[in-house]
Amino acid sequence: MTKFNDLPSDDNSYLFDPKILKDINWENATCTFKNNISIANPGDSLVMRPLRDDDFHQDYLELLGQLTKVGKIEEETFFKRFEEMKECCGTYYIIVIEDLKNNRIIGTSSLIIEHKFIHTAGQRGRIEDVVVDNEFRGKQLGKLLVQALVLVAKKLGVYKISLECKIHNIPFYELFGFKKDEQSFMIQRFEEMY
Ligand SMILES: CC(=O)SCCNC(=O)CCNC(=O)[C@H](O)C(C)(C)COP(=O)(O)OP(=O)(O)OC[C@H]1O[C@@H](n2cnc3c(N)ncnc32)[C@H](O)[C@@H]1OP(=O)(O)O
Repeated sequence: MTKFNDLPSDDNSYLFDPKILKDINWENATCTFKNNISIANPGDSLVMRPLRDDDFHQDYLELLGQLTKVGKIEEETFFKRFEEMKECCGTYYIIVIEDLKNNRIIGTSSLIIEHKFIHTAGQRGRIEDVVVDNEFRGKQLGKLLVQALVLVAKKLGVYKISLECKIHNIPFYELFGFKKDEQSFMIQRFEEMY
């Protein structure tokens, strides 16, 4: 059982160095946490960490299935995508909360960093794929997952961070300082391809 503070920095199976999570400055957090919940202590037998290359076996994709269509993905495909993300060093920050009692991923959130020429070769962040398992909702875990990545993005020096969400989730994201923008968001779906 690996506790948050013991997550090894030299373990190559993580998508990114766990030290990035340990170094977050929580003084910059915009939301408050009840019941002494923290990144080092998300709850009994729960640990927050970067996605790992064997999380295919910890029901990571099943959890994403509570957010949207995932499709049929074999282990080989999962591993290949994981490796591709890892090679794009400094771009993908996917974090999970694992329930160590059942070896199941019960929460996840992703930060993607876009590397630009504009804004003095700046970077912008996007928060994606936030989901907490049905049975664990309302326990401050969604807040922990999003707050952690907002603070990682800030530390990385992004000039802005954005996300898309359903209207009923707007009050949730406002907790972290997100505001509804005046700009129109445009989309074209190609889902019939899948
Ligand atoms: C960018 C994207 O990925 S958008 C997709 C977001 N994901 C989903 O819609 C998937 C289904 N929903 C979920 O997985 C969860 O309900 C989440 C991720 C939205 C929230 O996670 P939870 O762990 O349940 O929330 P958590 O307990 O941390 O915090 C909830 C807090 O936000 C507030 N809140 C406001 N709006 C909402 C909302 N729509 N849903 C949940 N909480 C909300 C609650 O009142 C609570 O405040 P409090 O702590 O002061 O009491």
